[in-house]
Amino acid sequence: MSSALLPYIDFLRPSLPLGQQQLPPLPQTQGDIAACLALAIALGFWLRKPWDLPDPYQHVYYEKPQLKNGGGSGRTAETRNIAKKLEESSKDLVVFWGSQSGTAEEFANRLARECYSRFGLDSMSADLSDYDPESLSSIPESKIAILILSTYGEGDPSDNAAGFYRYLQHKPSQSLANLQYAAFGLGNSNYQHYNRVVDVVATAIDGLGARALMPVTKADDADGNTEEQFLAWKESVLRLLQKRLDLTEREPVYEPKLQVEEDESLDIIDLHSGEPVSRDDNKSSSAVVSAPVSDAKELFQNSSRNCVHLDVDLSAHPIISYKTGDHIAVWPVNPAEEVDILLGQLGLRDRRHIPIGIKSLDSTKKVPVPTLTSTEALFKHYLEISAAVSADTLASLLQFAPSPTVRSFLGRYVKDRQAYIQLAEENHLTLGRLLRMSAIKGGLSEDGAWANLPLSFVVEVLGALRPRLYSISSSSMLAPRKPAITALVVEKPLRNRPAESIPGLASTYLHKVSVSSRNELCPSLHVAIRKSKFHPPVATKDIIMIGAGTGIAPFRAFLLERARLHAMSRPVGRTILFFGCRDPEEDYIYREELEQAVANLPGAEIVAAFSRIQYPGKTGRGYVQDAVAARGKELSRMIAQQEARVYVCGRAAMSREVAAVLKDALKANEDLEIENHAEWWTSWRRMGGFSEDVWG
Ligand SMILES: Cc1cc2nc3c(=O)[nH]c(=O)nc-3n(C[C@H](O)[C@H](O)[C@H](O)COP(=O)(O)O)c2cc1C
Repeated sequence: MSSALLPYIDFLRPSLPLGQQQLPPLPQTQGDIAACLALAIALGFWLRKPWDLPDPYQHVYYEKPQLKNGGGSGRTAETRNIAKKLEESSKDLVVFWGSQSGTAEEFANRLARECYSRFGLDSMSADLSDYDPESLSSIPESKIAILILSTYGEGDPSDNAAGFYRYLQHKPSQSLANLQYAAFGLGNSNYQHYNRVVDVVATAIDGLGARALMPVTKADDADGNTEEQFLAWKESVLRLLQKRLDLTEREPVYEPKLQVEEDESLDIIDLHSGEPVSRDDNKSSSAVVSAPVSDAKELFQNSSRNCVHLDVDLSAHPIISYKTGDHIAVWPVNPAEEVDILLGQLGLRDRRHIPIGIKSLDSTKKVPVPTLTSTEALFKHYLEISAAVSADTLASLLQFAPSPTVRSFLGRYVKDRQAYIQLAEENHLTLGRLLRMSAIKGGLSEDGAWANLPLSFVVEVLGALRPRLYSISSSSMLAPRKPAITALVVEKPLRNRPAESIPGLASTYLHKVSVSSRNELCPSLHVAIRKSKFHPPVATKDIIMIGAGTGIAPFRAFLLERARLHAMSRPVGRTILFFGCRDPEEDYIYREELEQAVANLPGAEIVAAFSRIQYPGKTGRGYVQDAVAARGKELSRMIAQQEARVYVCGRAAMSREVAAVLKDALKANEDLEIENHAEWWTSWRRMGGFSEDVWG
């Protein structure tokens, strides 16, 4: 074993459950040593490309015996045949979800839960990757399938829907004539391929004979109304099912699908106490590891806002690598205050460390979090307790209201949608805070007002904490073991209470970690590397990079890398970076470093646009797309005649405007002799001329 791995193994040992520490015995004799040497040489050849292989130590760290039996990720479905699963579990309806960041998954769970609680219709939600797509053809006519699908990347399916999507694109021969379905798409019209996945899927299954029970409905996140659109669609689906299946609506009834039990006999050392269990089985993600933050700094000056830079040290994980332009997933930790409020309301403050086991009572329901654990770890590390409570969850709390006054307080927001919206805009409406607010309104000010709310209900409605993705801001050539994160610390002001705001969970956590690191407390993060398609072109190509705010993150890496290649006497093409921020004195991040790189790289320049600076002779604002427009003629020539590649990073709306500006510039430049601009643009994009790394 290489000595470089030894500190890592030492680091792992304390976290192993007792009885799991089975390191191999050391070689005793010369024969043993020779055999080990021969084995090591053979392994050396086999492992010529260690970065292509899974981390061999990963399972040692994360696999706990409880996980094998349905706990934790709960990844294994007993059968991959959905028709069989519906039959065995006596379900009448399946809500399939394809989700990248959790919204579609949450919606599917909510719809399936409500079908049962309001109408007694036995329903299940299903991860598309858990079932063979061929098995859809055996779903009998008496059952109904619902599809909730988000679009990601550049019009791509989520990772968990990719297999199903590929299957449909290969034009299968199966008939879906028995399949009755309804579909809901999640997308954002700022993206070029708006809600493409649900459209492609619906067209494909219609082509195979499936029957749509209602028109495909789409939610547009660009308006920020996805939740509202889902609620409206959900009501129409429920009404349709009620009519079609002759269902009677009833007062919502909660039937637990999970069982959460305290077990004081368990040893604390056996518990999951914070390490995440990645549910991402896909090849585009590395294992999740705990990695120290080796350096951290504040990037804003003279500002009330914060933006942090953190270097994550992967030296202890030699198998994990990244490429310039990749993403890093970070598992945040819920704030202690939020954990404490929820524990208090549930009357669990004194029992927070007692071991709990969670098991599924329904073969279609996965345990969404690691088990065994403790209530404190559950709230701190494994559940989305800091997110706003949905109107559906608020409604389902009524049945557990500890007093008639509390019930009528909550009931008002169930009956009056506008009142709920106002409540959510004026308050940080986490579950814990909502419980506390309602208890106080009902005159129940002591802890434990909601002690009768089952913990299984809390686990079911909150859902598992998801990692947050950041574009890596370091170059894998310059810092191969230290991917960097650049994070703007997000705060959403409350309506009518401007002095108060809702802190962004992950960015506030990263800010805290950066402060600890600057105070030399050596904090660690749980991270994984996610492959992206946003990699720089070969250095000889001309590149036009366009980023606003923290959208500059990957371009810092691209630019520093090109400057280094030039210093190594490699040929480097023209390099232009357009950067937009508010004010050079406030949020022009990495300025010195970038200006220095440009000074050392012939043919490189930075074009900065400041939105809060009054430009002489202009009417105020200067956004990055305005700066691009001002250089339109030159850029269109670089793109069409010199094959320059364009890269955009930042908000999707900004990227859409940049694309519009470039299209206009290409049209306006008569020297280019492009005949059909729309066709030219599409094929140029398809060939990788315009790459995006955008969000929201
Ligand atoms: C990186 C990224 C890429 C996206 N790409 C698209 C896209 O190509 N087309 C689209 O309509 N929506 C796109 N969206 C919007 C998502 O579909 C939308 O936010 C959705 O609500 C996410 O659902 P999910 O959490 O279930 O994955 C994208 C969002 C992100 C963050």
